[in-house]
Amino acid sequence: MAANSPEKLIIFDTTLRDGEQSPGASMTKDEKIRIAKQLERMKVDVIEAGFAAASPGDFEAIKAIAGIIKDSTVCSLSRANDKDIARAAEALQPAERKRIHTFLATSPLHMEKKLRMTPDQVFEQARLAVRYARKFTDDVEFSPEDGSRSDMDFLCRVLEAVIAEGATTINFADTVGYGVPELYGHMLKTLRERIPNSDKAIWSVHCHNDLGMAVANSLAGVMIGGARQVECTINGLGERAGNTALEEIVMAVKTRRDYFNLDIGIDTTQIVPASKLVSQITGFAVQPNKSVVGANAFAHASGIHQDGVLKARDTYEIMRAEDVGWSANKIVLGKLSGRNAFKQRLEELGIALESETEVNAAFARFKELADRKSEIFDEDIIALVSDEQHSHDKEFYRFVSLSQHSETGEKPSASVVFSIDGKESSCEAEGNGPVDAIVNAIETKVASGAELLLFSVNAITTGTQSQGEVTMRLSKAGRIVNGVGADLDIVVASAKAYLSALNKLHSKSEKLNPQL
Ligand SMILES: CC(=O)SCCNC(=O)CCNC(=O)[C@H](O)C(C)(C)COP(=O)(O)OP(=O)(O)OC[C@H]1O[C@@H](n2cnc3c(N)ncnc32)[C@H](O)[C@@H]1OP(=O)(O)O
Ligand SMILES: CC(C)C(=O)C(=O)O
Repeated sequence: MAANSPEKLIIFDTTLRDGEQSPGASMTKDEKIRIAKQLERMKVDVIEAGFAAASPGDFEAIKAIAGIIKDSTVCSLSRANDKDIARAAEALQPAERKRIHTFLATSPLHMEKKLRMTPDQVFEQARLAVRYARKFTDDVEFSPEDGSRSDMDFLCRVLEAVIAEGATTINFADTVGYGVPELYGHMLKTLRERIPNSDKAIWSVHCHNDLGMAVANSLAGVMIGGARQVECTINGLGERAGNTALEEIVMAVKTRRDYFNLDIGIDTTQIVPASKLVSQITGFAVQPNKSVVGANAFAHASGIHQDGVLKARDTYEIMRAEDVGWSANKIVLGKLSGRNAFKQRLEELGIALESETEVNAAFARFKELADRKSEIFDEDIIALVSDEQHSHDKEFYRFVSLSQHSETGEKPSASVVFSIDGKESSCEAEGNGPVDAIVNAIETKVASGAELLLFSVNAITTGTQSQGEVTMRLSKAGRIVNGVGADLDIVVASAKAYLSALNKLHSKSEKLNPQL
């Protein structure tokens, strides 16, 4: 390679694994597949699809993703034991390119208090795990969990041994977000300098955001430490305060190529669609002032800035909104728009509907909405397409209609019509508020016994004509699910969200109410 020619920075997305570890962000198999397809469209190098040994559902999701994704490597996490590794290998079996990612904690605290193992036992188990994983694939990643709080001599010993066993990627984990950029970067540099076979592996960073430094730590790991893989998630989703945000890493390295001098394979125009999809599926709203993907990231409110931008955009913009997937909104969609304009917008948003029938159904819903709302924004389209895709998931409960009455000084009441396994049913109840009345009405029929953990309403666009997107998070018997519903009427959106969550809790083998 010519001197100074840029090296590649591998983007390893773990939205479907570490992202899913955010309390309340659990995803169904179909939701994971939709996100995985979007990640592939965005050209991420590695998709960590889940933790195969965690549950049969996660196993099935990884297997399905492994069978569908062709252009990215598909990865499963596994503990450092034969059972987890074999399960990961089995789930990844259909993948064209597969990676097993095994990990074991190396910090004194984790070894003694959590694993209850001696350093020598950890050393041996890490080696054996990598040796076993290599039987299934030649792409094996090892992470010393809580690496940034580990003893350097011990880390050198373990990492040299796992590289000798065939680990091809070493992921220096800042598991609890304890790192400080300069220190973290130098720890990585020291490891690479001290470990004799360090050049046989690609070095990676995986940083958590407990102190808000995940992106800074990751970039220090790249620049000071020489890491050539960054582990990250869409919108920075992840355990506790989250992970390194993919969109921030990618745009920092691209925008400041003069400094980083690294190549990235990401199609950045797919970033905003990915962000919206993940937010919509998990119910985790993106804050307006979030870098790159927040609604205000390219908005200018003050006169001097507006004047500058009108004269030359780069006075106040270091990136172009179109380059990260904010649409330039050339064509305004409304009730007079035709199928071609609608299809073109779907394409721009990175939404690939599988068949012409699906496009037609989505188009019909678009026309219905356009009759009620003068201008249809991208967010409306994402919401209606996502509703459309949900309706293909064989809904057991399906919203039909409702009427609701609220008057000052009176208890709100609601009657709801919805179908249960195709049979229409109506119910009514009172509540402490309109949404409470609706939930009570539905519960008179379903009797799910689920606990409502979260109820949130987001205006999808601006103004009083905006559709409301409601997320309801329900918990039952240890399972937590999110239901999302969108409508111009937020009470209807709430009923749809509640039924969508009930659908996720429902399964044929384990009915919510065996009487139904
Ligand atoms: C830093 C991270 O993000 S790591 C990934 C975290 N993600 C998850 O934990 C999500 C998926 N996890 C799960 O579904 C479950 O925890 C399972 C299926 C993996 C294990 O479930 P259980 O067998 O019931 O064990 P439980 O979760 O209670 O405890 C974890 C066990 O794994 C051990 N363990 C923890 N890390 C590792 C590791 N890397 N390698 C081997 N064993 C490990 C613990 O010491 C504990 O062992 P013990 O039961 O002998 O005390
Ligand atoms: C499994 C590892 C990489 C992890 O998620 C962490 O340490 O945070």
